Amino acid sequence: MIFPQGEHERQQQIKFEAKHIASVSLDYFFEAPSMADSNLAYLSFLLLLLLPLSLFLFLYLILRPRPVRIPIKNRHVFITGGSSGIGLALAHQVASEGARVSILARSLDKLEEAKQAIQLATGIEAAVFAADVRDYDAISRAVEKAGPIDVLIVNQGVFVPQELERQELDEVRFMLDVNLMGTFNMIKAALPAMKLHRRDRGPASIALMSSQAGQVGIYGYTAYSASKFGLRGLAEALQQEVIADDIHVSLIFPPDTDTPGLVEENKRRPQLTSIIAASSGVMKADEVAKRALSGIKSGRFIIPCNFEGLLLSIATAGFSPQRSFLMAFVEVVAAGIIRFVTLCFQWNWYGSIEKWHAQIKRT
Ligand SMILES: NC(=O)C1=CN([C@@H]2O[C@H](COP(=O)(O)OP(=O)(O)OC[C@H]3O[C@@H](n4cnc5c(N)ncnc54)[C@H](OP(=O)(O)O)[C@@H]3O)[C@@H](O)[C@H]2O)C=CC1
Ligand SMILES: CCCCCCCCCCCCCCCC(=O)[C@@H](N)CO
Repeated sequence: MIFPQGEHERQQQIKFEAKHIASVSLDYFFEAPSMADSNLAYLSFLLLLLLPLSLFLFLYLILRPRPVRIPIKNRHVFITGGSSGIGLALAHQVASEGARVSILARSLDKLEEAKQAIQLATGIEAAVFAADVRDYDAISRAVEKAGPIDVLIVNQGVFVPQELERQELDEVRFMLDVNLMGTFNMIKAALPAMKLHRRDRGPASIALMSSQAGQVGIYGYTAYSASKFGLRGLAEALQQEVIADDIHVSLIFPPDTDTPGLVEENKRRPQLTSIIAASSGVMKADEVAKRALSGIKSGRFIIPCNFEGLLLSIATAGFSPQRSFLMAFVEVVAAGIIRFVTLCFQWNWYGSIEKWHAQIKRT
């Protein structure tokens, strides 16, 4: 090809420029990597910071129901099963924080004893009501006599562990009746007066005593776990129904707790129940009451009582309401890894069950 004068130089010039551009961009990738690296590091740093921050902000904006504080001082706190164990410890604590306390249980003797102990320790005179939560009329009368309730703690509970195959249906029914049906009775009886003039009386609370065996099924607890899992369905649905009345529902999940009830239970607890339950430590009733009360005051829906309980709540967060955006954040971020941890626990538990059966065969 014959180029006119000057055209040749122009072509050379273009070739030169093309080469130059190519070498510069190659330089960019191969010969000057430090600049690319620092850009990349800067970008990932920004993402690493921005992603959690925006998740945080997002959760903060959308979480419902909103956070709430439930006052205890000068309020009427009604505690079922308040004559023994965790319920009694709760009665002591709310009395010492200046609440008006009512306790309900079956045995009047135990109630009177509890009343004296509370008066001695706090100077507060608790009102006592002898009634069985299975008897709706009896507890309706008690609630009416006690007057409108601000904080209702439904804590009564019975536990008779046994393999289902060896347990009489009467015992199954007994646990479901007292733990689950008794809780329905209590709430039905107390709710109308709790709603009355709520706006002038400040936010109210209904707290239900479940158990870690109400978050995960445990050997020997078919009936007990069913009754405590049932409370969760009740609580989740109820919270939606009473939120407009400024009533806030809490579920408390203690591990094994040193109480007269546990002493009785231990007399007949299957060995495997104890082995599996030992995955979470034993707590003092006072300690459980302290955690429970602080959870109620900050309007927590799920209230764990120890570290294992905290893990368990994250693992079983499911579809439950969450008012704390910090906890919501942890739940979202930890979901995968915590599922992994639960599978490791199952591996360990099923190992214990296998070992136990092998041992029985040998003897
Ligand atoms: N201790 C533990 O290891 C754990 C306990 N929990 C739960 O905590 C709650 C309290 O347990 P804890 O303190 O150990 O129990 P206790 O056995 O020490 O006390 C139970 C209380 O409930 C009352 N009660 C029992 N049945 C009835 C009834 N039918 N009607 C009215 N009151 C009743 C009892 O009084 P009376 O007998 O006079 O009626 C007593 O005041 C229960 O719901 C239990 O399931 C959860 C996890 C662990
Ligand atoms: C994600 C990791 C979780 C790890 C911890 C899991 C531990 C589960 C242990 C469950 C113990 C249940 C005790 C029930 C006590 C009770 O209710 C009876 N004493 C009757 O009152």
